[in-house]
Amino acid sequence: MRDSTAIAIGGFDGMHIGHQHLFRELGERGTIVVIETGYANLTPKKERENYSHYPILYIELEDIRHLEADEFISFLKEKFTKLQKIVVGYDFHFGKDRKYSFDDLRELFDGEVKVVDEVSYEGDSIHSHKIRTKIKIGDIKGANDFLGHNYTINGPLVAGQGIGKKEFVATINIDAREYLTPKEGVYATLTRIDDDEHFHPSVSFIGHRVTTDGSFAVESHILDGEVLCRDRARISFVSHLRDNKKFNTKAELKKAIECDIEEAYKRLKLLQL
Ligand SMILES: Cc1cc2nc3c(=O)[nH]c(=O)nc-3n(C[C@H](O)[C@H](O)[C@H](O)COP(=O)(O)O)c2cc1C
Ligand SMILES: Nc1ncnc2c1ncn2[C@@H]1O[C@H](COP(=O)(O)OP(=O)(O)OP(=O)(O)O)[C@@H](O)[C@H]1O
Repeated sequence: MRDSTAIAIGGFDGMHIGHQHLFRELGERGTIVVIETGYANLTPKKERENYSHYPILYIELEDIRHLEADEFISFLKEKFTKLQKIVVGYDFHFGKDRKYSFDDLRELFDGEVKVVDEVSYEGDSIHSHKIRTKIKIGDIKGANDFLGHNYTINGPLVAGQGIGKKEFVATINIDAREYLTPKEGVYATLTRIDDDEHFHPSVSFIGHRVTTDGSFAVESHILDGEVLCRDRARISFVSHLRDNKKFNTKAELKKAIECDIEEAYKRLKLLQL
């Protein structure tokens, strides 16, 4: 990483299509420099490493936010002694009061500064904050179109209420509190168990179990057979099926879950065509 000749700089929470355009400019010996703001919740921390083969250096915003432009460049050159190229996007700002832009980098850096033009999807500029808004309103398709991959959360296995298997269907419950919670409801998903390579077709519920104990849960029911999850699971959201609902009886909830299973099958099957 220290031998890198090119770096791309930014917050890189989404690791979305716009960010991928920056990475394409890095060449063979590149590094991604992530400025950690503390509020990344689409692709928190080291999860970013799943979306690029480049090494990543994490820098705390607190350590650089006070720097003047020349100090920022010195800071980068100290970390990367062979630095020849800096890649940023059209709206990148840095330093004290975010008052510096790529113009200052171009003026002060003695190498190449590559500025990537605005990347849009169907005329709409792609940004992490817009992806967060889409996820919060359940627009998973819109979020995935901007991301260029399925919105995916991941976390350790936790105990459920213990009634799923007996009264409804078996589910894997995870704690994914580092991630932004999609709109409460039911989704067609793909679930990866432990370190398996394979993603299982699944239907997932995320929200407060208003029909039973009212507690918050993230749970996934695997559609292609019984599985054993030991440690953790990764849930990729494909499509929103319906909102969370309070049912009058457990029998009604069970019926709704059966419909959800059928609908999830259909949506996931469509994907394979
Ligand atoms: C596909 C699916 C849809 C669900 N929909 C709802 C719902 O609309 N309202 C609700 O209160 N709980 C819903 N649940 C959550 C159930 O209440 C939960 O699975 C049940 O309480 C068993 O939980 P346990 O696995 O922790 O024992 C849903 C669960 C699944 C798997
Ligand atoms: N749509 C885009 N087109 C081109 N460059 C982009 C785009 N979005 C972000 N970038 C660039 O990627 C780097 C990382 O930016 P940043 O982390 O602020 O992404 P963002 O998606 O705009 O996030 P937020 O919505 O939280 O501001 C910056 O250099 C930025 O200029």
